[in-house]
Amino acid sequence: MIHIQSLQKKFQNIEAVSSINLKLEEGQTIALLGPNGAGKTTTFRMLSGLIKPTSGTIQFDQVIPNSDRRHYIGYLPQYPHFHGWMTGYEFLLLMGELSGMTKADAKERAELLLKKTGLAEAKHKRINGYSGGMKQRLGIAQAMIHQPKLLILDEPVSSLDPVGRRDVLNLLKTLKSETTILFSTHILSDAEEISDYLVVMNQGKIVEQGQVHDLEKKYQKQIIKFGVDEQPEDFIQILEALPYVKQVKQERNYYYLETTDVTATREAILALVADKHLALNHFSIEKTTLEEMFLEVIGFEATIDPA
Ligand SMILES: Nc1ncnc2c1ncn2[C@@H]1O[C@H](COP(=O)(O)OP(=O)(O)OP(=O)(O)O)[C@@H](O)[C@H]1O
Repeated sequence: MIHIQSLQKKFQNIEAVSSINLKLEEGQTIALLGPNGAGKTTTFRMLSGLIKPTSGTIQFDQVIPNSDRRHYIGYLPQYPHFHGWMTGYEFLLLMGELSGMTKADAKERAELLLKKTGLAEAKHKRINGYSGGMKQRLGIAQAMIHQPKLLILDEPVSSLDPVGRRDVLNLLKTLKSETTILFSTHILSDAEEISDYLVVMNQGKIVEQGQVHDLEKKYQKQIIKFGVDEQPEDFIQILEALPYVKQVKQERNYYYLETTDVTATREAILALVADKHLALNHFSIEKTTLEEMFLEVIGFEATIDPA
């Protein structure tokens, strides 16, 4: 659908996006993940034609008349601007007409989208009176008014309270079958919940990408966590020497063993505990989540240690 090659954007001496390559397939829901300043907004602004790349190309699989991407793309910026004195319905009509629709078509589409976004009852209320979640849903309706092939949403849920966030996430799930969605977030669980494909950016570069289930497989580690009341001498070295154990970490009285064979390591730990007459106060088998993958690929180091 869209093929991005060696795309770069510099602002004076800041390289906001540095030579990224990416293919977006039709029908996908793609999450662009990254910490603050990763280059997500800059990438979106280049894709939607709001700013020009310093170098590189963005190829669309369709010929876009007069290079006008507005018919092809619906865009919701991170901080959308609404005319607060207008009603939701009036605003959508205006946006529809501005995007070249006839008044009748804009009316029909506005009605449909107001229903879809759960705003039908509030359609004649002024936008100033809308909650944050309602405004965001109106923003999505506005971006969908002209039935774009690609919907780009910049951090659609990050400023919302839990209720608003849930509504918008549910709305995105219902829109998945209608259009290709590309959205940014720094919340991994949101990305996992609604997207099929993840792209992780950090410092202007794409540092990882793939189908959600492939990344889960790639990064999933098997961890055994256990706790004992007393720590025998050289215990960490003893644990590190157990077969299949790749890594041992200790946090207070808990030990975390990354292993390639959970059954064998579990047996070995239990034998060790019995042999050394230790009192076991915790034992569990855990799997790492994509959260750890995210932290690993962006090279995150905690500034504040919770211990
Ligand atoms: N117009 C601009 N002029 C100068 N620097 C800019 C401009 N826009 C973005 N930048 C810089 O480019 C880098 C990437 O910014 P961008 O807004 O694309 O990141 P982001 O991933 O969207 O971050 P956030 O999650 O905070 O929105 C940052 O260092 C930012 O300060």
